Amino acid sequence: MSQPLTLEEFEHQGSARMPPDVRDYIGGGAGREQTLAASRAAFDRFALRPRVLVDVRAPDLSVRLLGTSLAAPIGVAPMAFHRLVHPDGEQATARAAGAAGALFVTSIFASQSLEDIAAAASGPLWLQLYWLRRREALADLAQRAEAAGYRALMLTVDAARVARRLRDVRNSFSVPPHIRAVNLDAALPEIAAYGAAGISAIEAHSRDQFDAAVTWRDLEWLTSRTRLPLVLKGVLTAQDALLAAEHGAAAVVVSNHGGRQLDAAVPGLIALPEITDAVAHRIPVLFDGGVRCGADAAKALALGARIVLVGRPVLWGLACAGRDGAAAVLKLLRDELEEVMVLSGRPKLADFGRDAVVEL
Ligand SMILES: Cc1cc2nc3c(=O)[nH]c(=O)nc-3n(C[C@H](O)[C@H](O)[C@H](O)COP(=O)(O)O)c2cc1C
Ligand SMILES: O=C(O)C(=O)c1ccccc1
Repeated sequence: MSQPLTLEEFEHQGSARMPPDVRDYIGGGAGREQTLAASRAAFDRFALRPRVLVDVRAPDLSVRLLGTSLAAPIGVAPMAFHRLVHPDGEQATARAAGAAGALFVTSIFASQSLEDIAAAASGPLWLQLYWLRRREALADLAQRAEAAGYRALMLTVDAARVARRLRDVRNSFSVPPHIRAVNLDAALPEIAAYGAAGISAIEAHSRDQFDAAVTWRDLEWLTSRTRLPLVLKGVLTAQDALLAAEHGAAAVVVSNHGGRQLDAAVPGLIALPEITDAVAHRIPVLFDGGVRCGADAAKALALGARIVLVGRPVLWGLACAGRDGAAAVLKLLRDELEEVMVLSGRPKLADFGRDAVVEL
């Protein structure tokens, strides 16, 4: 097979290597998958406005975020169980992120220990958390993350429980027993324990284990147990972005969870301007959902995102060729963004303001 030249080609080649139920779990969304489709389509509503006769010999993609330097405004979104697609798992993707100068966000449902991932990584790491009913598990993870050199915690707030994902229901999807959320303490039941015909084990597990009662007032409990900055992932309104800043969040991620949570939720790209207008002068705003080329990334940056996170494409690359495949995906996205900067006469990330895009 020829070397993929686009992220879509990585999708074709990577997905072809996955068992059908894993392909569906990764590629799918919630409900009727309206948000999954609309979030991709939203990029087509914007076009880039190139400037000309600018010295673009030295495009600069570097960025600082919460005190960390990144070589490119790109990160790997937190995703559960990388070993579903390759035995080298998160260690391989974390190495790939480091090679690309990108941020890596480890999921609370990682299939390797956060310490082992840190030992393999060569770049900055953050740890993503879901609010579990067993709060002490969160405090324990926060301590371990600090000790292992993680630089921030990212609390995902769009999942009081995992949504009904029809592909997973049809496939009775569960995680195979040899792939486990090894960072969760032994007192918590495995996702595989919830496997049964006609249900998604991930959804069933979350109904039992996630805390659906958490509110803004609880954030203080978490921030008081760690020195790490707390980033909130899954904010889609200016109101909540303001509440996040008021409650001490160090950043927010504008995200609809890749169309995997509230179906019919607003595409992140459409929500981004109101959120950056409300809070970008106080805290950095990150973006994820449907970024599939450098121009997509540029549009999100122009609408106010400091960096973009990319999810599924990294798993497609990992499925294709392990670490090298994931690294190739991130390098391709980085190189495409650099080309956009050169050809649009915007050699600095600061050149990507609202005037860099026009709404069609
Ligand atoms: C297979 C898979 C697993 C995911 N697991 C998590 C997770 O554990 N925690 C989380 O906050 N988000 C999770 N997400 C959502 C991603 O962090 C991200 O929001 C989304 O994938 C971005 O969209 P993209 O895949 O179109 O780039 C997951 C997404 C996928 C595809
Ligand atoms: O699949 C997901 O999107 C996700 O966020 C998740 C939630 C719980 C367990 C595993 C993954």
